[in-house]
Amino acid sequence: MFDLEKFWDSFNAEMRSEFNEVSYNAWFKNTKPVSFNKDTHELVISVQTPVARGYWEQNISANLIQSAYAYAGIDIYPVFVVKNGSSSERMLEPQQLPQAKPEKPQQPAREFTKDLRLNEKYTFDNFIQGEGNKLAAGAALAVADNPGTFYNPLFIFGGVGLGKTHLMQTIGHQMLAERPEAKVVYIQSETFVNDFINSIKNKTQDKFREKYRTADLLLVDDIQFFAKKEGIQEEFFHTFETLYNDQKQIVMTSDRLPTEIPDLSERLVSRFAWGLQVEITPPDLETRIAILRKKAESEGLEIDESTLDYVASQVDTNIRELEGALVKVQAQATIQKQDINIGLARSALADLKLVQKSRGLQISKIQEVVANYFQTSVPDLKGKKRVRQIVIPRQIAMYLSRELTDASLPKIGQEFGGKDHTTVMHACDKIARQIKTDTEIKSAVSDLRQMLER
Ligand SMILES: Nc1ncnc2c1ncn2[C@@H]1O[C@H](COP(=O)(O)OP(=O)(O)OP(=O)(O)O)[C@@H](O)[C@H]1O
Repeated sequence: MFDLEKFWDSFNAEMRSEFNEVSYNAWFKNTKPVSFNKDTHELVISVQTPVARGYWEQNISANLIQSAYAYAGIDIYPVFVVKNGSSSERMLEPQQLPQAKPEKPQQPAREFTKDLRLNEKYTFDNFIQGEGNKLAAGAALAVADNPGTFYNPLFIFGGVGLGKTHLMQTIGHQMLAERPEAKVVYIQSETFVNDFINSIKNKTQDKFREKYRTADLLLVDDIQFFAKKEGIQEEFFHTFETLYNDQKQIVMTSDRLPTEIPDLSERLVSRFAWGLQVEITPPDLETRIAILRKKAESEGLEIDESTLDYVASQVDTNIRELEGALVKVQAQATIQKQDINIGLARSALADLKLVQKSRGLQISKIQEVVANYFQTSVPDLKGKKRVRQIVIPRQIAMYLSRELTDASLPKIGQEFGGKDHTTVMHACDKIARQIKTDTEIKSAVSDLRQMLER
């Protein structure tokens, strides 16, 4: 008699020693045997996500079959069902069958990894999983376990500050942990653009190609910046082809699907769909609390549950802003030499409420304040002049209109002299990016915000 439960326990014990803890937890913890048909020998197994099903079919089934044979001398036929599989999951199934696992040639250590700048905090252990990101997290793990074969390319998309970069970098960390000599290249898409332009200027295209086309793992962040850049897309296409044909893993992030990136060439759109496209959606309250708890722990902060709950309920979309809220509370506690509690959190985060209030702002008001600040005029902001002194204020005004009002992209375009919504989108993306890298833009935006929220 085949005792399913006992067999499952023994199989799990066997697998626990083969997989590292992160992988074991991801693939085995929520996977349960459902039934065994003694006539057909079908063993039905319930897994949590389509990604897990794919992973089991590709990577674990063979072990399971062997194990059952060793355990009870029988041939079994595993059948996987996805528990709670909902049709609303915005994940596209891989459009290609996974290929055979490639040989892993030993490579000498390269200079390249030296200037690699993966954020050391962006590890899997620091990544909290919840409803909004669990498919993406599963896919990242699958890719980390089987780079170049399983989901290639992996395309992670979703809104601002939802953990796309963090998750993408976990794959780099995992690969380096297993193969320290591996060549992992992490870049923001703008770096690719700049490197490419410089390589043409300096006649160093060979070096450029060597840099990108010999990676074992290429991580490209915010690929939506390739929009409308034909030459760059052409170059990236060849990089992609080379890596893909060599079965090297490519991972990309974007704030939208490839089909929604303006003027992305057809061949890139189709190639980006060869692997898996998976979305990260905003975290629910429970996940936000868990993220804050983890962050508080790592900073050695003592915060009670009700305060964590309060802070998490104040920021409901962007995790970067959520972390910022905790930093504010922490700063207030330090300044006032007080322990952190709800009262203190409430006063520290009072200005977040202002942001909510400012949603009643008019775009015309934003244009007026921005024009004043940069000593230009509202008609210029609405006009077509392409000089830098006007383009930057115009883009900042569009960005602030997007951030501080509920107006849609087309509506904002209309208010700026009838511009197309893609122009607004580009402006918002550009300013959002520059805020991170350009201190002048950052402080201008922050001054203007304060003026508008007063
Ligand atoms: N699930 C998570 N668990 C823990 N921290 C997270 C999680 N998701 C995001 N974060 C943290 O939130 C911050 C923002 O994440 P990240 O930069 O990866 O977002 P993003 O989606 O790439 O943003 P952008 O669209 O601006 O590029 C980071 O500090 C990251 O560590």
